[in-house]
Amino acid sequence: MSDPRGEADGAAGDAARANGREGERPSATTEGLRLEARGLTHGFDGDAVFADVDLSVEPGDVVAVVGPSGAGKTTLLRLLACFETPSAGVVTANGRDVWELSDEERLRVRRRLGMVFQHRSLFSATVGQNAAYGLRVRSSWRERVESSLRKVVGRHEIPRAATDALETVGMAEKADRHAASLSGGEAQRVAIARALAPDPDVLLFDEPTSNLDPRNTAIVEGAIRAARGRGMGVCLATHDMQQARRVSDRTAVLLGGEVIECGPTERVFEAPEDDRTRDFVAGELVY
Ligand SMILES: Nc1ncnc2c1ncn2[C@@H]1O[C@H](COP(=O)(O)OP(=O)(O)OP(=O)(O)O)[C@@H](O)[C@H]1O
Repeated sequence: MSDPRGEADGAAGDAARANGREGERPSATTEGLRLEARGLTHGFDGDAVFADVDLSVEPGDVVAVVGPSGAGKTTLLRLLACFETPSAGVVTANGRDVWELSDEERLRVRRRLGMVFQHRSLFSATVGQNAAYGLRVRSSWRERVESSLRKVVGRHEIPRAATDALETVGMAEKADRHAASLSGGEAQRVAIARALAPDPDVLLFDEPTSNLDPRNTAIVEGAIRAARGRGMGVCLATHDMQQARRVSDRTAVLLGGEVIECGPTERVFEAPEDDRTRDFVAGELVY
Protein backbone atom coordinates (compact mmCIF):
# COMPACT_ATOMS: atom_id res chain seq x y z
CA MET A 1 0.00 0.00 0.00
CA SER A 2 1.56 3.27 -1.04
CA ASP A 3 1.66 6.17 1.38
CA PRO A 4 -1.19 8.47 0.33
CA ARG A 5 0.69 11.38 1.92
CA GLY A 6 3.92 10.64 0.12
CA GLU A 7 3.08 12.79 -2.88
CA ALA A 8 4.67 16.17 -3.50
CA ASP A 9 3.03 18.86 -1.41
CA GLY A 10 2.77 21.41 -4.19
CA ALA A 11 2.90 25.17 -3.87
CA ALA A 12 2.71 25.20 -0.10
CA GLY A 13 5.61 22.83 0.39
CA ASP A 14 7.70 24.54 -2.28
CA ALA A 15 7.12 27.89 -0.66
CA ALA A 16 7.91 26.56 2.80
CA ARG A 17 11.16 25.07 1.52
CA ALA A 18 12.01 28.26 -0.37
CA ASN A 19 11.50 30.22 2.82
CA GLY A 20 13.70 27.77 4.68
CA ARG A 21 10.90 27.07 7.13
CA GLU A 22 10.11 23.47 6.45
CA GLY A 23 10.22 21.61 9.71
CA GLU A 24 10.53 24.83 11.69
CA ARG A 25 9.75 24.15 15.31
CA PRO A 26 8.27 26.40 17.95
CA SER A 27 10.78 28.86 19.38
CA ALA A 28 12.67 27.99 22.52
CA THR A 29 10.43 30.27 24.57
CA THR A 30 7.22 28.48 23.65
CA GLU A 31 5.73 25.30 24.91
CA GLY A 32 3.80 23.47 22.18
CA LEU A 33 0.03 23.58 22.51
CA ARG A 34 -1.90 20.36 22.99
CA LEU A 35 -5.65 20.72 22.73
CA GLU A 36 -7.80 17.94 24.04
CA ALA A 37 -11.52 17.22 24.27
CA ARG A 38 -12.52 14.85 27.04
CA GLY A 39 -16.03 13.55 27.47
CA LEU A 40 -17.22 16.43 25.33
CA THR A 41 -20.99 16.66 25.03
CA HIS A 42 -22.94 19.36 23.28
CA GLY A 43 -26.40 20.13 22.02
CA PHE A 44 -28.74 22.93 21.10
CA ASP A 45 -32.17 23.64 22.54
CA GLY A 46 -32.19 20.32 24.36
CA ASP A 47 -31.19 18.28 21.30
CA ALA A 48 -27.86 16.51 21.69
CA VAL A 49 -25.45 16.77 18.77
CA PHE A 50 -22.82 14.44 20.22
CA ALA A 51 -21.86 12.98 23.58
CA ASP A 52 -18.71 11.85 25.35
CA VAL A 53 -16.27 12.76 22.59
CA ASP A 54 -12.55 12.32 23.26
CA LEU A 55 -10.11 13.85 20.79
CA SER A 56 -6.64 15.33 20.96
CA VAL A 57 -4.85 17.73 18.64
CA GLU A 58 -1.10 17.22 18.96
CA PRO A 59 1.80 19.36 17.73
CA GLY A 60 3.02 18.29 14.29
CA ASP A 61 0.07 15.97 13.73
CA VAL A 62 -3.02 16.16 11.52
CA VAL A 63 -6.20 14.65 12.91
CA ALA A 64 -9.19 14.42 10.57
CA VAL A 65 -12.73 14.43 11.89
CA VAL A 66 -14.90 12.72 9.31
CA GLY A 67 -18.62 12.28 9.38
CA PRO A 68 -21.75 13.00 7.40
CA SER A 69 -23.42 16.37 7.13
CA GLY A 70 -24.96 17.33 10.45
CA ALA A 71 -22.80 14.96 12.52
CA GLY A 72 -21.41 17.88 14.50
CA LYS A 73 -17.99 18.49 12.95
CA THR A 74 -18.37 22.27 12.94
CA THR A 75 -19.75 22.20 16.47
CA LEU A 76 -16.74 20.20 17.64
CA LEU A 77 -14.31 22.64 16.02
CA ARG A 78 -16.11 25.60 17.56
CA LEU A 79 -15.79 24.00 20.98
CA LEU A 80 -12.08 23.33 20.41
CA ALA A 81 -11.70 26.97 19.37
CA CYS A 82 -13.26 28.09 22.68
CA PHE A 83 -16.09 29.82 20.82
CA GLU A 84 -18.68 27.97 22.89
CA THR A 85 -18.84 26.33 26.29
CA PRO A 86 -19.68 22.62 26.13
CA SER A 87 -22.86 21.23 27.69
CA ALA A 88 -20.62 18.72 29.51
CA GLY A 89 -17.04 17.54 29.40
CA VAL A 90 -13.96 19.68 28.94
CA VAL A 91 -11.64 21.16 26.37
CA THR A 92 -8.13 21.43 27.76
CA ALA A 93 -5.11 23.41 26.59
CA ASN A 94 -1.93 21.76 27.86
CA GLY A 95 -4.01 20.01 30.47
CA ARG A 96 -5.95 23.03 31.73
CA ASP A 97 -9.70 23.32 31.25
CA VAL A 98 -10.05 26.35 28.98
CA TRP A 99 -13.26 27.41 30.74
CA GLU A 100 -11.49 27.37 34.12
CA LEU A 101 -8.95 29.87 32.79
CA SER A 102 -9.33 33.59 33.29
CA ASP A 103 -10.65 35.55 30.29
CA GLU A 104 -7.12 36.82 29.71
CA GLU A 105 -5.61 33.33 29.78
CA ARG A 106 -8.29 31.97 27.47
CA LEU A 107 -7.68 34.83 25.07
CA ARG A 108 -4.02 33.83 24.97
CA VAL A 109 -4.99 30.27 24.10
CA ARG A 110 -7.22 31.58 21.33
CA ARG A 111 -4.38 33.72 19.99
CA ARG A 112 -2.46 30.48 19.49
CA LEU A 113 -5.21 29.02 17.32
CA GLY A 114 -5.99 29.64 13.67
CA MET A 115 -9.39 28.75 12.26
CA VAL A 116 -10.49 28.43 8.65
CA PHE A 117 -14.22 28.33 8.17
CA GLN A 118 -16.27 26.41 5.67
CA HIS A 119 -17.76 29.44 3.98
CA ARG A 120 -16.18 32.60 2.69
CA SER A 121 -15.12 34.63 5.68
CA LEU A 122 -12.80 37.34 4.39
CA PHE A 123 -13.06 40.93 5.56
CA SER A 124 -14.09 43.62 3.12
CA ALA A 125 -10.50 44.70 2.48
CA THR A 126 -7.60 43.81 0.22
CA VAL A 127 -6.01 40.37 0.11
CA GLY A 128 -2.91 41.77 1.82
CA GLN A 129 -4.93 43.40 4.60
CA ASN A 130 -6.77 40.15 5.19
CA ALA A 131 -3.52 38.21 5.42
CA ALA A 132 -2.09 40.77 7.84
CA TYR A 133 -5.08 40.81 10.17
CA GLY A 134 -3.97 38.19 12.71
CA LEU A 135 -0.45 39.60 12.76
CA ARG A 136 -1.76 43.06 13.61
CA VAL A 137 -3.97 41.75 16.38
CA ARG A 138 -1.05 39.93 17.97
CA SER A 139 1.63 42.57 17.62
CA SER A 140 0.78 44.71 20.60
CA TRP A 141 3.69 45.43 22.91
CA ARG A 142 2.07 43.64 25.82
CA GLU A 143 1.55 40.37 24.01
CA ARG A 144 5.02 40.47 22.53
CA VAL A 145 6.52 40.60 25.99
CA GLU A 146 4.19 38.35 27.89
CA SER A 147 2.66 35.80 25.63
CA SER A 148 3.95 32.43 24.56
CA LEU A 149 3.13 32.84 20.87
CA ARG A 150 5.42 31.09 18.40
CA LYS A 151 5.80 34.28 16.44
CA VAL A 152 4.91 37.89 17.05
CA VAL A 153 6.25 40.33 14.50
CA GLY A 154 6.76 44.04 14.92
CA ARG A 155 4.49 46.36 12.98
CA HIS A 156 7.08 47.12 10.32
CA GLU A 157 7.53 43.39 9.66
CA ILE A 158 3.84 42.69 9.15
CA PRO A 159 3.70 43.26 5.36
CA ARG A 160 6.61 40.86 4.80
CA ALA A 161 5.08 38.20 7.05
CA ALA A 162 1.69 38.59 5.34
CA THR A 163 3.36 38.23 1.94
CA ASP A 164 5.16 35.07 3.12
CA ALA A 165 1.83 33.56 4.15
CA LEU A 166 0.22 34.51 0.84
CA GLU A 167 3.13 32.91 -1.03
CA THR A 168 2.41 29.70 0.84
CA VAL A 169 -0.91 29.46 -0.98
CA GLY A 170 0.20 31.09 -4.23
CA MET A 171 -1.71 34.34 -3.66
CA ALA A 172 1.07 36.90 -3.06
CA GLU A 173 0.68 38.42 -6.52
CA LYS A 174 -2.91 39.32 -5.75
CA ALA A 175 -2.15 41.14 -2.49
CA ASP A 176 -3.64 44.41 -3.76
CA ARG A 177 -6.87 42.90 -5.04
CA HIS A 178 -10.06 43.43 -3.06
CA ALA A 179 -11.30 40.27 -1.38
CA ALA A 180 -14.72 40.67 -3.00
CA SER A 181 -13.17 40.21 -6.45
CA LEU A 182 -11.75 36.75 -5.74
CA SER A 183 -13.04 33.39 -6.87
CA GLY A 184 -14.18 30.95 -4.18
CA GLY A 185 -10.94 29.00 -4.41
CA GLU A 186 -8.79 32.12 -4.22
CA ALA A 187 -10.79 33.43 -1.27
CA GLN A 188 -10.35 30.18 0.61
CA ARG A 189 -6.61 30.25 -0.04
CA VAL A 190 -6.44 33.79 1.37
CA ALA A 191 -8.44 32.69 4.42
CA ILE A 192 -5.81 29.99 4.96
CA ALA A 193 -2.98 32.51 4.55
CA ARG A 194 -4.67 34.72 7.14
CA ALA A 195 -4.82 31.80 9.57
CA LEU A 196 -1.22 30.71 8.85
CA ALA A 197 0.41 34.15 8.99
CA PRO A 198 0.69 34.44 12.80
CA ASP A 199 2.23 30.96 12.93
CA PRO A 200 -0.42 29.49 15.25
CA ASP A 201 0.26 26.37 17.28
CA VAL A 202 -3.01 24.77 16.20
CA LEU A 203 -5.02 25.12 13.01
CA LEU A 204 -8.69 24.20 12.90
CA PHE A 205 -9.97 23.65 9.36
CA ASP A 206 -13.69 23.29 8.76
CA GLU A 207 -14.30 21.68 5.35
CA PRO A 208 -11.66 23.91 3.78
CA THR A 209 -12.03 22.49 0.28
CA SER A 210 -15.76 22.01 -0.08
CA ASN A 211 -16.67 23.51 -3.46
CA LEU A 212 -13.06 23.87 -4.58
CA ASP A 213 -11.66 22.45 -7.82
CA PRO A 214 -8.85 19.87 -7.76
CA ARG A 215 -6.09 22.43 -8.26
CA ASN A 216 -7.23 24.62 -5.36
CA THR A 217 -7.86 21.54 -3.26
CA ALA A 218 -4.28 20.39 -3.89
CA ILE A 219 -2.92 23.79 -2.85
CA VAL A 220 -4.96 23.77 0.36
CA GLU A 221 -3.87 20.22 1.17
CA GLY A 222 -0.27 21.25 0.52
CA ALA A 223 -0.72 24.10 3.01
CA ILE A 224 -2.00 21.62 5.59
CA ARG A 225 1.04 19.38 5.10
CA ALA A 226 3.38 22.37 5.30
CA ALA A 227 1.70 23.49 8.55
CA ARG A 228 2.30 20.07 10.02
CA GLY A 229 5.90 20.23 8.83
CA ARG A 230 6.30 23.44 10.81
CA GLY A 231 5.15 21.72 13.98
CA MET A 232 1.55 22.94 14.02
CA GLY A 233 -1.21 20.66 15.18
CA VAL A 234 -4.07 20.47 12.70
CA CYS A 235 -7.67 19.38 13.15
CA LEU A 236 -9.41 18.97 9.80
CA ALA A 237 -13.17 18.47 9.62
CA THR A 238 -14.14 16.95 6.32
CA HIS A 239 -16.70 14.67 4.76
CA ASP A 240 -14.18 13.85 2.04
CA MET A 241 -12.81 10.44 3.00
CA GLN A 242 -10.04 10.57 0.42
CA GLN A 243 -8.90 13.92 1.69
CA ALA A 244 -8.67 12.54 5.21
CA ARG A 245 -6.63 9.70 3.83
CA ARG A 246 -4.33 11.97 1.84
CA VAL A 247 -3.45 14.44 4.58
CA SER A 248 -4.17 13.11 8.05
CA ASP A 249 -2.12 11.06 10.50
CA ARG A 250 -5.14 10.09 12.59
CA THR A 251 -8.82 9.92 11.77
CA ALA A 252 -11.80 10.21 14.10
CA VAL A 253 -15.15 9.03 12.77
CA LEU A 254 -18.03 11.11 14.16
CA LEU A 255 -21.25 9.27 13.52
CA GLY A 256 -24.63 9.06 15.22
CA GLY A 257 -23.65 11.44 18.02
CA GLU A 258 -20.39 9.80 19.02
CA VAL A 259 -16.84 9.20 17.89
CA ILE A 260 -17.20 5.57 16.95
CA GLU A 261 -13.55 5.13 16.06
CA CYS A 262 -10.31 7.08 16.27
CA GLY A 263 -6.89 5.87 15.29
CA PRO A 264 -4.09 6.00 12.73
CA THR A 265 -5.65 6.92 9.39
CA GLU A 266 -4.39 3.92 7.47
CA ARG A 267 -5.66 1.57 10.15
CA VAL A 268 -9.08 3.24 10.26
CA PHE A 269 -9.40 2.96 6.49
CA GLU A 270 -7.80 -0.41 5.95
CA ALA A 271 -8.90 -2.30 9.05
CA PRO A 272 -11.73 -0.46 10.81
CA GLU A 273 -12.70 -1.88 14.17
CA ASP A 274 -16.32 -0.79 13.91
CA ASP A 275 -18.65 -2.09 11.19
CA ARG A 276 -20.22 1.35 10.89
CA THR A 277 -16.81 2.80 10.00
CA ARG A 278 -16.37 0.14 7.33
CA ASP A 279 -19.77 0.99 5.86
CA PHE A 280 -19.17 4.72 6.10
CA VAL A 281 -15.75 4.54 4.50
CA ALA A 282 -17.18 2.39 1.75
CA GLY A 283 -19.88 4.99 1.18
CA GLU A 284 -22.56 2.47 1.99
CA LEU A 285 -24.33 4.54 4.60
CA VAL A 286 -26.88 6.90 3.13
CA TYR A 287 -27.86 10.06 5.04
N1 LIG B 1 -26.24 27.48 16.63
C1 LIG B 1 -27.00 26.39 16.48
N2 LIG B 1 -28.27 26.36 16.95
C2 LIG B 1 -29.04 25.25 16.82
N3 LIG B 1 -28.63 24.12 16.21
C3 LIG B 1 -27.37 24.11 15.70
C4 LIG B 1 -26.50 25.23 15.81
N4 LIG B 1 -25.33 24.90 15.24
C5 LIG B 1 -25.44 23.64 14.78
N5 LIG B 1 -26.69 23.16 15.06
C6 LIG B 1 -27.17 21.82 14.74
O1 LIG B 1 -26.22 20.89 15.23
C7 LIG B 1 -26.09 19.80 14.33
C8 LIG B 1 -24.65 19.63 13.91
O2 LIG B 1 -24.29 20.74 13.07
P1 LIG B 1 -22.82 20.94 12.55
O3 LIG B 1 -22.83 22.16 11.68
O4 LIG B 1 -21.88 20.91 13.68
O5 LIG B 1 -22.63 19.63 11.64
P2 LIG B 1 -21.52 19.32 10.55
O6 LIG B 1 -21.10 17.92 10.74
O7 LIG B 1 -20.45 20.35 10.58
O8 LIG B 1 -22.36 19.45 9.20
P3 LIG B 1 -21.88 19.89 7.73
O9 LIG B 1 -20.93 18.83 7.25
O10 LIG B 1 -23.15 19.92 6.94
O11 LIG B 1 -21.25 21.23 7.86
C9 LIG B 1 -27.04 20.07 13.18
O12 LIG B 1 -28.24 19.36 13.40
C10 LIG B 1 -27.27 21.56 13.26
O13 LIG B 1 -28.53 21.91 12.76
